[in-house]
Amino acid sequence: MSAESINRDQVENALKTIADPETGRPLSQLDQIRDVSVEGNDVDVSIALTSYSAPLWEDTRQHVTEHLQSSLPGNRKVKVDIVPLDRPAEPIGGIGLTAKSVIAVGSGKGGVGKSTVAVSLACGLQKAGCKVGLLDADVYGPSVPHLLGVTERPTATEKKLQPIDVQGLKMMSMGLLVPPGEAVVWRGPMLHGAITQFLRDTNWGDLDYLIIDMPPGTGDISLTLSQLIPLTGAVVVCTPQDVALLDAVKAIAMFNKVNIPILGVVENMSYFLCPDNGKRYDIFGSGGARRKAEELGVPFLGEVPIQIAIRERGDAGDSFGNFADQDAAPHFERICYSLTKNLAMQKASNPPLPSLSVL
Ligand SMILES: Nc1ncnc2c1ncn2[C@@H]1O[C@H](COP(=O)(O)OP(=O)(O)OP(=O)(O)O)[C@@H](O)[C@H]1O
Repeated sequence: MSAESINRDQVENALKTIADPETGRPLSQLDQIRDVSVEGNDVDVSIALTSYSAPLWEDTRQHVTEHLQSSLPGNRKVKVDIVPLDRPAEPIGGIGLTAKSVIAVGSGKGGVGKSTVAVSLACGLQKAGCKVGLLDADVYGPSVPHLLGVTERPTATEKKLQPIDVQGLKMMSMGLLVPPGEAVVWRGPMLHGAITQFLRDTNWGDLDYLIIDMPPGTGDISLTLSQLIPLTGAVVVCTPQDVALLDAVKAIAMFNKVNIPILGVVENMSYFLCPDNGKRYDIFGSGGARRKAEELGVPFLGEVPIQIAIRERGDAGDSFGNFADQDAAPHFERICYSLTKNLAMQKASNPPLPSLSVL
């Protein structure tokens, strides 16, 4: 029996409720529905999406496919293609920085894996197809160059520092300007000046995300940052034991104090799967950060187990390698995905937009 015939208008109508994951606005309003064709039972659609939402492209493709299948009459064969759309970032904060989202990664105390998570977020978003910068603002212990295996000093051109390119990721760190092993004593105004310079005088180019690895605990840099640029928000990294969670709560309170929204909590060193017998050991307890996040009403972005290979790759400067390892990659990918998905949902639910069916 032949299916009831439909036309392009019906397909375009059905697409009106679909939001762009970057802006939260209807794809149809932003001219992001590129091709719609109906031939017999086949419905082919192509949608243009920006690199900002690259981790969500597959999600969007699936969502649009299912949405069309359920809202069009008959049992249609729907094919959705995603094509890239270039929409450059706008300058923010009056300091010449062009980035769509600026995300601080902080922790209540040192040694919980904050830099590992910040670097992994940057690498993961970069690998997914986003344009990413990574600023190591942990001036007391800049470990980002070590985690990315960078030793060269940045060059300067036209009064701008050229960030180091690591597989397309743009990185800048105080650790690149100070000889290794040399201690830097920072006073408040110097710190303020250094961060301002790193943001303003680095040739970041057009970024989807600038990830900032914050120093642990202190409020100084958060305050400086919140005064300089509108931060999208902060990710707080912690380990599962009670005493570490107390520090995480303090970090959340500190970000709240300077009006930086909390985008989520990441639990690092969640458990250890013994490679010899496959047994799981909850070395620092289990699930504490997830429970704390729920209690505080902030999103939980994911957990990362203790893996010897994660430490080894960190020491070898091969943080990108975690994404080629089937044991490590899913954890870091999940965190990148949750973060971008939460950002997309926030955008879509923000008034004055009509509520749309996102993802
Ligand atoms: N999930 C993990 N499994 C194994 N090792 C890890 C894990 N997360 C972090 N590490 C290791 O722990 C050490 C500390 O990590 P990292 O430098 O990221 O912590 P941090 O919180 O940024 O510390 P600091 O604030 O002192 O810079 C590093 O050697 C890192 O490779």
